[in-house]
Amino acid sequence: MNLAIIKYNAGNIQSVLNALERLGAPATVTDDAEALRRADKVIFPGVGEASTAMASLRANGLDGVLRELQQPVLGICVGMQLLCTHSEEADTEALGIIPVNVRRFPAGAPGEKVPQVGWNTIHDLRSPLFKGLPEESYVYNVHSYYAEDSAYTIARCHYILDYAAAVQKGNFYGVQFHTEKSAATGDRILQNFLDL
Ligand SMILES: NC(=O)CC[C@H](N)C(=O)O
Repeated sequence: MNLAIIKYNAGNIQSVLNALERLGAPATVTDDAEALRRADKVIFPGVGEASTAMASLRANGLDGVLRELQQPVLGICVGMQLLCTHSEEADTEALGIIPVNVRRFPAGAPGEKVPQVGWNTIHDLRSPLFKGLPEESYVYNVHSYYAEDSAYTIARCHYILDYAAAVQKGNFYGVQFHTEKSAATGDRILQNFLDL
């Protein structure tokens, strides 16, 4: 399988690569439009601030390339947030591929600090992306912003409020949590994505 990871100015590319290597699925990290179009699957990772990540995509013309991809695409963390319409983080106009807004967590109870950092469970799993995983599977999170629940939600999570842990529209999938840091559950989700 020809697997591409979008190269732009955002973190966690190396840890996604390592996770894929564990699964025996080596990937190419590239910002070349033709290579991205030709790939069987594309992973859009991300750790960082939404407006900076979006600016980096635009500077390389990758926003247009991304919107037109036809094969399965998986956005992770900021990658997922940028597939959406808008993020409250620095009032960022995102790619608008999945019509969902990304908002900042309100202040929570004393035990619920923002950002959410650590393990939490996901539920209402309804996508082949979660094949073989039980409800309340644990995944690893680091974020202050979340995608609002909508008709595009394919998994939910509760932290301060209910939000979309994963979204999908057509060939575009996004997960808020870090598959590459979610141990066996994360590996299973990545493998399921490769199997789509
Ligand atoms: N881990 C991250 O990169 C966080 C992504 C985004 N800035 C958020 O806080 O939601």
